[in-house]
Amino acid sequence: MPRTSIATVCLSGTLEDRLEAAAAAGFDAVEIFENDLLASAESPERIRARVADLGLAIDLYQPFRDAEGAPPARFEAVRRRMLAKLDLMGRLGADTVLICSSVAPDAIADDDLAASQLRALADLAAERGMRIAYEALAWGRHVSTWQHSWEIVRRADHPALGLCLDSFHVLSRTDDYAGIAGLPADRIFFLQLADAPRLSMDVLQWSRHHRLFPLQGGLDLVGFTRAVLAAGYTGPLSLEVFNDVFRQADPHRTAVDARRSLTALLDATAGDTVPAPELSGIAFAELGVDAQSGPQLEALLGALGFVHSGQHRSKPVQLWEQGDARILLNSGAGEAAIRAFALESADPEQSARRAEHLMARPLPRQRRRREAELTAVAAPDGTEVFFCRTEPGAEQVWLDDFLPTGEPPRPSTGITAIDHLSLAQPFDRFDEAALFYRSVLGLRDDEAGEFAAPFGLIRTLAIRNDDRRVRIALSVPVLRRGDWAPAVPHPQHLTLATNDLARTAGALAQAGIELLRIPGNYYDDLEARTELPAGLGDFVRRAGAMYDQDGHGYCLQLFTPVMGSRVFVEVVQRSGYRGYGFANEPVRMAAHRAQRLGATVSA
Ligand SMILES: O=C(O)c1ccc(O)c(O)c1
Ligand SMILES: [Mg+2]
Repeated sequence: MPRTSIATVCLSGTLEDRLEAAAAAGFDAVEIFENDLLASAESPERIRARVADLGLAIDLYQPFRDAEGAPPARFEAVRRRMLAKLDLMGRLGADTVLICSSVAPDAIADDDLAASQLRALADLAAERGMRIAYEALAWGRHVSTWQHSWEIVRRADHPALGLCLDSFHVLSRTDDYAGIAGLPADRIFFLQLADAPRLSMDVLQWSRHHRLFPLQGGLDLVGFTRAVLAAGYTGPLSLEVFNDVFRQADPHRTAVDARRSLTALLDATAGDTVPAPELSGIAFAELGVDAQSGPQLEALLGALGFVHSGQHRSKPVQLWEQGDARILLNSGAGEAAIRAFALESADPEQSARRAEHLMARPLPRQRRRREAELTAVAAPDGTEVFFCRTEPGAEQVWLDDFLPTGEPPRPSTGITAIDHLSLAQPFDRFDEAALFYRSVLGLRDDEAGEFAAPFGLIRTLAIRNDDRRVRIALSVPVLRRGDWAPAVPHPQHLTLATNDLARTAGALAQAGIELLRIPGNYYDDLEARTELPAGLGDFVRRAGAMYDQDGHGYCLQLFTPVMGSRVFVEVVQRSGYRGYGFANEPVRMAAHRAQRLGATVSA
């Protein structure tokens, strides 16, 4: 692994908090952002000592603004400021300072003037054994491209003056970065990495509020990093992310997320060091249940045709099965909706190694004799992710941990498998969760959406494996909920696949299971905007189902009310359809809300 570094500006808290978090996540170094230093109560000497104690180094001090192209009368003040900062760096033990391209209104557009001024500043740095990295801000007044910053560094021709390349400034403006691979390696002093979603907005606002860690956004970080490494750059890979959410999140978690992104980026750039084995399905989902949701879920699963086929040897966990759908109800771990799930892996051990390589927290297993050793890691939201092989004859068969109950089979109601899991994420952990599931499990992005729920905007991202047998839909409130929103958590849900939704609906009705009531307004609109397949219109309304279509087909969905406080079940019949029903989510969420309040819904 090359040397890794993170800018203090990526993290939240006091400077001390940020340094500790960076060290704990395994970074080699930090960039000290000037504002974070100014706000610190500690002297530069104490900060330097703390950095050393933590096993870190300060690889960059930044930013130094509005230096080059200054009118000669102002340049004397620039020199004076630089001398003060070089002294400060001496006290901090930092040897590289970043000058970002000037945004000063009085800056002069003259490359020779800029080069000669930077050369003069580089002399001051060199006298102290220090150096200057010059960065083109995408919104610089006269210098805003990497090519232009290189032209000035080239003209200045000073050994203590080189480039700082920042992926955001380069990629936000251009796809023309291939030429970076041809730069002389000893002229690239520093590399800053940041991704961002593709937004069309003012580039300064975009940069200051929406940057993300590599592979969390839509910029070509892989191509860019390859180009810089191809130039022969061997300095630190440093993350510099300005992000409103990260600024108020737990810095320890953000630092781990950051480190994971660098590992994933290097794997993507140079080839996976620990490839993800093929996944072939969801082996089981485990729901945490309490005194209220337990009986409700048992009644639901029974009505759906599941059989309570096993009881765990050592834990209060029931196994319910139908077709390839396996659900565990765990009454010993508190109510936590979907507390765990297991994926069928071609090589569970290797899946776990991959997860640990990407800094997933391994879960200690309390295993009794004769129980299968399941490898498991914790996802960022605490969900336990197991890797297993369910096929009979496999070495470790987790199903053997369950003693058969002898309960006789029930007639199928059409349920065949778990279709997907919908995991609600804490509002400040969405990008982390997306990168975690995507990189650890080797899944790809499928469908993303954003819609208005009753108490705020919800963002969703579905990810899947190649053959769609593993699908996970993440959702998150875009902002932290306000005081006005009810104190109930954003629910998670489990979606079961049926090959005959009418039959499944009939079985539920016969068992007297209450379904989510969908308002008549929904069906009026559905019929107005959609040519429903013959016979379906009446059925959808009568059954209380929802309908969606995409370029591949259509789907029918049924929803239960929220059980306990956090979980509900969806049943879906896919007829070629590849989506996740996101279009129905606003109405579905409002219906759940109404049902929780006990409101009447007009049919
Ligand atoms: O937003 C800024 O001003 C700013 C400052 C320093 C950087 O390295 C940068 O990429 C942006
Ligand atoms: Mg930068």
